[in-house]
Amino acid sequence: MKPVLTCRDIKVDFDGFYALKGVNLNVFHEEVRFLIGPNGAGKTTLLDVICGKTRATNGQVIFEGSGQIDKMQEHKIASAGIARKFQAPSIFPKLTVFENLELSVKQKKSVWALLTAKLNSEVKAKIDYILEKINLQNERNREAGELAHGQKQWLEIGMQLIQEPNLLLLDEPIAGMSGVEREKTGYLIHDIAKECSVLVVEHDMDFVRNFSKQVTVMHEGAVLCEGSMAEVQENEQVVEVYLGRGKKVC
Ligand SMILES: Nc1ncnc2c1ncn2[C@@H]1O[C@H](COP(=O)(O)OP(=O)(O)OP(=O)(O)O)[C@@H](O)[C@H]1O
Repeated sequence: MKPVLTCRDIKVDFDGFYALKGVNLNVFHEEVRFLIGPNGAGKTTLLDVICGKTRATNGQVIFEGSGQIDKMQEHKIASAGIARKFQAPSIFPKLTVFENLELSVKQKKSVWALLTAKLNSEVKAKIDYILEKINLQNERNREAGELAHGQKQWLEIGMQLIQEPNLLLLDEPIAGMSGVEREKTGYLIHDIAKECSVLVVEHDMDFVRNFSKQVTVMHEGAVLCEGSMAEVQENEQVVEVYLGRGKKVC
């Protein structure tokens, strides 16, 4: 199977400190890949390199359909089909849920196309589709600022999905969520993966255990191991890394 994303020997040097020391990673179609590892392992830095926020000192990022993307500007990488949901909120609280999604629809190049009713109905259908996916169809006319915490997070995910990415990067998507919201988010992520691969950085091991198939463990700027959660939990190095820092992986 051909990967949708390949990271090859990625190194990042922050003024002499190597946050990434040669990371290799493949993410495949229809995959939800979890990226775990203790604080400072380099998980966020890797997402930053993939979306173009941070430049790799060495290595290549290859994205299906676009070739090598690590020299491309951030907005070009986004246009190529890599979406990133940051932890910091990006919704417009005074606009409705519908309006937030409308603003996020990819701007079409042709002004004429923008003016046609056909496009408007297409856009509406697309927003309806996303609203259903993120389970906010009954909140479409509510101001986004009034939504519950979990619903705001789903709206933000929807604002990324509406741009039809091929890869979605999520950084701790369930932070601050209730148990029910966490579970819904887990199912949402798997639903998204039917159309768009998902790479998730997550610290919550219960969540990873419940919703992961393939997990990549990072430590000190490198990939320690990959496998199912059951497999990585058995890995002695992984146990040592987590227990050595007073954290449990199981
Ligand atoms: N801009 C920067 N300049 C210097 N060092 C940095 C910079 N960004 C990150 N680092 C360092 O790089 C290392 C990796 O950080 P990173 O945030 O990628 O880890 P992480 O695995 O995402 O950690 P956490 O789980 O705590 O978010 C850390 O030691 C961090 O202090």
